[in-house]
Amino acid sequence: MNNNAMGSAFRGSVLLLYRIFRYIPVLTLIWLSIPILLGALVVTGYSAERQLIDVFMSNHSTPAWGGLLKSAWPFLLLFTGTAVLRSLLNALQNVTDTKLRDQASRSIQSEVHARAAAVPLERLDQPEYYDKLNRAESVAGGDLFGVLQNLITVVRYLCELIGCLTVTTLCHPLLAVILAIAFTVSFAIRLESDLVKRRLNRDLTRSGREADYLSGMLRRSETVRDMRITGSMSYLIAKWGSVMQSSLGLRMNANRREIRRGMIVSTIQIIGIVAAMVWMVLRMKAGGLSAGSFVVVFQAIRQAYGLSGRMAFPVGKVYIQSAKMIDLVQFLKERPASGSELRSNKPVTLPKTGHIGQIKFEHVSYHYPGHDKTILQDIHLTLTPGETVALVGENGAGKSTLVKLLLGLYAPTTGRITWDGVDLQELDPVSLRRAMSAVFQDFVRYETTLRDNVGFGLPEDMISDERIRTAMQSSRTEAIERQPDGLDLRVGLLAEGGRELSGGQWQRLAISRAALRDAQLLVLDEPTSALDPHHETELYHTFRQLAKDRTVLFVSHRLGWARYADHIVVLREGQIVEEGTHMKLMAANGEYAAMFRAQAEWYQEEAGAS
Ligand SMILES: Nc1ncnc2c1ncn2[C@@H]1O[C@H](COP(=O)(O)OP(=O)(O)OP(=O)(O)O)[C@@H](O)[C@H]1O
Repeated sequence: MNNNAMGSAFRGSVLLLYRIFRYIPVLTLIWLSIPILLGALVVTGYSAERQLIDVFMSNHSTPAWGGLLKSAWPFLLLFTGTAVLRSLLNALQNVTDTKLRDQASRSIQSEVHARAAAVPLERLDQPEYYDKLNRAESVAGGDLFGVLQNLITVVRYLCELIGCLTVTTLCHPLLAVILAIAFTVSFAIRLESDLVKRRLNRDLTRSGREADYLSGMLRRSETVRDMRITGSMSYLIAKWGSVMQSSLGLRMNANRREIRRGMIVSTIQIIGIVAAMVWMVLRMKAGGLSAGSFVVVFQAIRQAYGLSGRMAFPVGKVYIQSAKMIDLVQFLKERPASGSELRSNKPVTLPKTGHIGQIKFEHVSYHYPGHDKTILQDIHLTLTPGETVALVGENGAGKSTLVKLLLGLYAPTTGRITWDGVDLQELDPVSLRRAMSAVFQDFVRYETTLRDNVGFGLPEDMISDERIRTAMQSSRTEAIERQPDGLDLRVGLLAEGGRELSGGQWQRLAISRAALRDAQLLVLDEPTSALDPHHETELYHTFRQLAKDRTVLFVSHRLGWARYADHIVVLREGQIVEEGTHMKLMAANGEYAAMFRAQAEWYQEEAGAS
């Protein structure tokens, strides 16, 4: 293990602990001070023991108990007090461990969620950021428990070691130096051996999987039949044997290495302890060391040796987990990149009701961060209040990207989108969200209750069941509710007894969610992709109802529906190539007319054939 790696493990631990301290300062301080106190108790325990031994040794020839007790009682009290306090602190350590891990995990997870909610969507769509988010989420949600457990164990062992070193220093600093050298060398060997063992286990798991696979092949009747025909049975048995042999070889090598290292560690420790004993015996003979000191130093050295073995495991774990800790802390430190951030300090609020705004794209271009390709180029488009606009074009033309810009989820790379003349980025985000409603082709399935599935459309309001039912009627989902649980019906398979819905039913719930919002702008991006033709037709009539008092932009590959729009916009390779009414575009005989005829012919041919 190199110094850099150890340094980064240390840095990761400190950064993580500092984060946790900021969330729950008092609990963190208590949690960290318990091992320190336990370390201090090592010193008081050994000191009391040393004094007791010395008192007994100096009084062992006196038969009177009274005199012995008189000189021993303060040390006896200190000795038992230390033992009682130690067990109390151990119990407290267990309680604070659980509490801290719980609270730290909850606080960090909430922060990870808050970061994910605040980050501009362009950033979230980048695979590298998405990976970071997933890793942070998995550490905060699960691994953090183990990380903190290992950290506190390391701190605790370190404090105990400091206690042992203090006891030997109090006797003589030279003894502490001997102990420190013997400890460091044996700990380093054990740690290295622990890391080698982990790597070996990883390799063995891999070859174990291969051996399992091969032995499975040799047992399954269909593979045995095939191998008998091809005569490959003996080849496979030999292959399985060689995999097993190489695993055994690896294991035997590891055992030999472990035995060699164990012997080196034992030799170093024996040399250390013998050197310390010789020195102590000489000092005792010269009258410079008491019997009590001899006994406790001997015990402290043995305890430190024990720690050198036990400490290797948690330190090895902290070392391995350091990369995860650093990832998590860096994720939490990262400021959301600018993008859909507000530019203005005084955002403009949109009027709540009674007015439908005019939306304009002015020279809008866009490319995804980290990608060179320009997806939208110099878009000029006006959405007149109350108009229904159909956006059509081939796959990959940029329709969904334009929709995301319109909804303020992405910010244009150049140009601007205005709402009644005000740049979207200067509008108050809350009032902007209120003015918009959307249904996407990749609609969300909330595996909770029916009420939530629709009510999440307006989470900040207290929505009455009546309004939820009305919204469900508009998407023809009211039948799902006719169950004993009504709106409390659990949908999806997450909850036991939950009712799974079809793709179309989920999509219709997403439409109810959008219908719940009394928004000025309704955006429908392939809103019927999961529906059967019957429900699709019904829903297009619903959309026409919904379109009455608002501006609607809908994206659809079904051009039969586009013909009913007030305005049709044709997008090709990120540019608007045609726009106008159905009649006008058909008369122009351009791209739209070609696409429309291609679809119409398909249906006519089918109708003719049947
Ligand atoms: N998150 C992203 N990062 C990088 N490129 C993207 C991203 N999302 C979409 N693109 C690219 O942008 C282009 C336009 O995609 P978009 O989804 O807007 O097209 P579309 O017209 O809606 O297509 P479809 O009809 O298939 O839904 C495509 O080339 C696509 O590969």
